[in-house]
Amino acid sequence: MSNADELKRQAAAKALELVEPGMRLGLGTGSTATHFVALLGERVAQGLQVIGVPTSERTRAQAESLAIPLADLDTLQTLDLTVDGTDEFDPALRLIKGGGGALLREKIVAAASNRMVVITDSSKAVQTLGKFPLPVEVNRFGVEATRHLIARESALAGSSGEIRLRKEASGAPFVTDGGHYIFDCAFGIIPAPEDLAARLTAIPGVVEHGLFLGLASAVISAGAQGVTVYGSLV
Ligand SMILES: O=C(CO)[C@H](O)[C@H](O)COP(=O)(O)O
Repeated sequence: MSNADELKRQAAAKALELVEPGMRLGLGTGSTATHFVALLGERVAQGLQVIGVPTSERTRAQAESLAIPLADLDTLQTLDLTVDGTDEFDPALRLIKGGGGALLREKIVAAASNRMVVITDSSKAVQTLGKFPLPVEVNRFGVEATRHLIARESALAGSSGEIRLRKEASGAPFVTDGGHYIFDCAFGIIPAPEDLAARLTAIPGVVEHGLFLGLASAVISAGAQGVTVYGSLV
């Protein structure tokens, strides 16, 4: 296991301590969340009873392979805890997510949860969001008009930069689990995340954006100095 992977696993192990029998859990997406699901699978194999809601088809496949009982939000409606990774977090626990393309379901699941705990290695900590290109999920209809509006509204919020359509290695556009495209917005710095979020949400072609504001109650960050918890785990 690489050093970065080892740190991700340490953060995942710390989050696993929050899991109690009977909990309804949101299961995140990405290489860090994969560690959490793997560790949860070990506990389930030992008899822990929980029910999970996956945030992507990828996570669903992993959870099913580990025999973790799954449900959907139509059945459960609210969850006790969601554990997910992040692409960036700032000192106010604001996040950029969506590097793995699952931001829409991740945000729906996080919003349905009493607590969202983020697990990460310390390389994702930033003072100001925006170094990681902001993913914006868009409807395929009118995609170039939507790109134009994203550029205009982002500039009004003080953010500008290249807005790239995410592509597969084959060159075909990346398509999300929900059947949408993603624009990766290389803003470099996002001086007003709340303003930008409101402006993006108001664009009809924008399905959801990767700014997770006021959703994370804690960030568990593993680094060379050990595991640091920002926010509250209770
Ligand atoms: O938002 C995400 C997927 O949409 C992931 O949580 C984010 O990209 C972090 O991934 P990783 O743990 O692989 O670094």
